[in-house]
Amino acid sequence: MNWLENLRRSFLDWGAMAEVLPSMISVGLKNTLILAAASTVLGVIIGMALAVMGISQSRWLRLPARIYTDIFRGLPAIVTILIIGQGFARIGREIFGPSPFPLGILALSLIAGAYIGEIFRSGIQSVERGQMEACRALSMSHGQGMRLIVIPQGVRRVLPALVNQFIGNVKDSSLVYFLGLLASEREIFRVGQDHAVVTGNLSPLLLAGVFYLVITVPLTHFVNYIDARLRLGKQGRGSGAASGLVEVSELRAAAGPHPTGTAEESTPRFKGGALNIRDLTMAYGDLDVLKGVDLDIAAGTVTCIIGPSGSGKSTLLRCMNRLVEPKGGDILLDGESILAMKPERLRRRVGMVFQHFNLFPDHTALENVMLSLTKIKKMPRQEARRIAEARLAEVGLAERRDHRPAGLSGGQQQRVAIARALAMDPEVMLFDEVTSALDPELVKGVLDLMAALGRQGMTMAVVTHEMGFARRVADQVVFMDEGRIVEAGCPQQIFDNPRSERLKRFLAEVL
Ligand SMILES: Nc1ncnc2c1ncn2[C@@H]1O[C@H](COP(=O)(O)OP(=O)(O)OP(=O)(O)O)[C@@H](O)[C@H]1O
Repeated sequence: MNWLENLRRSFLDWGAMAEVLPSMISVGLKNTLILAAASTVLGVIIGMALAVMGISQSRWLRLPARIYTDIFRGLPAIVTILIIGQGFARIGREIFGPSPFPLGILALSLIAGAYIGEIFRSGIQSVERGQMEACRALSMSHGQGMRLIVIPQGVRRVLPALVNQFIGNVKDSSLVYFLGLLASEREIFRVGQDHAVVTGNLSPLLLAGVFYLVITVPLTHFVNYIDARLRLGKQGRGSGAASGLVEVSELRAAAGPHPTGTAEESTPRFKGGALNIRDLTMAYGDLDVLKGVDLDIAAGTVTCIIGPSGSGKSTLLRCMNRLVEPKGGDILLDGESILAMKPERLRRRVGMVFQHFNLFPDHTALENVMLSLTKIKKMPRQEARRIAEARLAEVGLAERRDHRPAGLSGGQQQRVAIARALAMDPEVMLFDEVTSALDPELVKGVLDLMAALGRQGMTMAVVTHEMGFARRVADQVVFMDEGRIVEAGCPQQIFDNPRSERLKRFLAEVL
């Protein structure tokens, strides 16, 4: 067992460790943390600039970002450290004095920037397109949507990867000693190595290893905890999402504009606007999707748009709030062309609810509803909160206002999305297959809520596959096929006396 004894003497010499411990803490640990923290902060700044350049529309911004990233990610860290530390030594001395410490930080930052830029870019690009659509539908500009929702969400998603980068910097800081650090500037590894050389014993290096682990391991776990907390909010995973059937009975019990059809509910509450669509055309590139659509939607009425997949229903709806721009024709809102309006102003008057809810996942239900009131309408927080609470109460979610979307069922999320759109006080509401992604038992709650809005005088355009809803609630049903309106009329006419062959065939398939 001689070799075991040898190992113990080389690596587990407690005396040698005790001797190095004070300078390991006061010099090594301090300098390693300064090197790693400073280069991570600078790297984050460089990385954010690279990410914004990398997703820019302009080639002239994307190209330099790409070249930078390829170079600093491709070179071994030690090569960059030597090139910067020694190549710029003279300029470094003039600016920073004799110490190579600042150039070491600069070199580590340049390397970290390349990685962090890629981390941010993929984080931002991983945010679903629907998030930006929801921002625009809530009348935010592209810049506001990026600043308020997309970039923070992207950054939050990559938080664990950023911490990995910090850990990488902690480890890479051990290379800076190549530049010839002064004794007071030595980092953990160099302190350990110095003592190992003096004592002829590797125990100080083992202690250095332990120090690295003490920094990196708890940090990883702490960040995973923070990440889960940010993602799910205080309630934790799924705590608000009860069984669908529980939710159905809750909805029944909840007081609010549910399908009670009371006298109060039937009195018009909204000032619905009228839409007149004239010879509307729209194309995605070469693909003509709308081929001359004419449609009148009277104020305070519900129009259901039905038709086979790909017939252009969603596109027609998206033209009404200019999430997509028509190619030709016009849409009038209360007699005024929407094409002449600023899109952000139009979207204050025309709200939209999407198939996949598109709630902002890092915000509670209440914050989702409040956001555009405070940021777009510039309301004081108190007033915005009062309105948001009232809208949430109306959709039966007063109790769930502090839950994040991940803690709500699909039906609840969709009702928050409706409350969020209603909070802007729109004159028209657009619903794009809003129940298609819901579990069957949750569909009715959302449809009943929409029916109640219709009874209260909201002008609504509803793309739906729910034929029962269209028959029961619509004032007008529009059947589209291949980019055209084939037939329009009251529900009885469309469902009981279809005239065109195409509508007959469609109804035979879906009813
Ligand atoms: N962003 C897009 N880029 C290119 N083509 C698109 C885009 N969005 C839709 N399309 C195409 O436009 C046509 C109409 O799509 P649209 O979503 O309006 O139809 P839809 O009637 O709503 O169908 P669905 O019920 O399947 O959503 C389809 O052929 C679709 O593939």
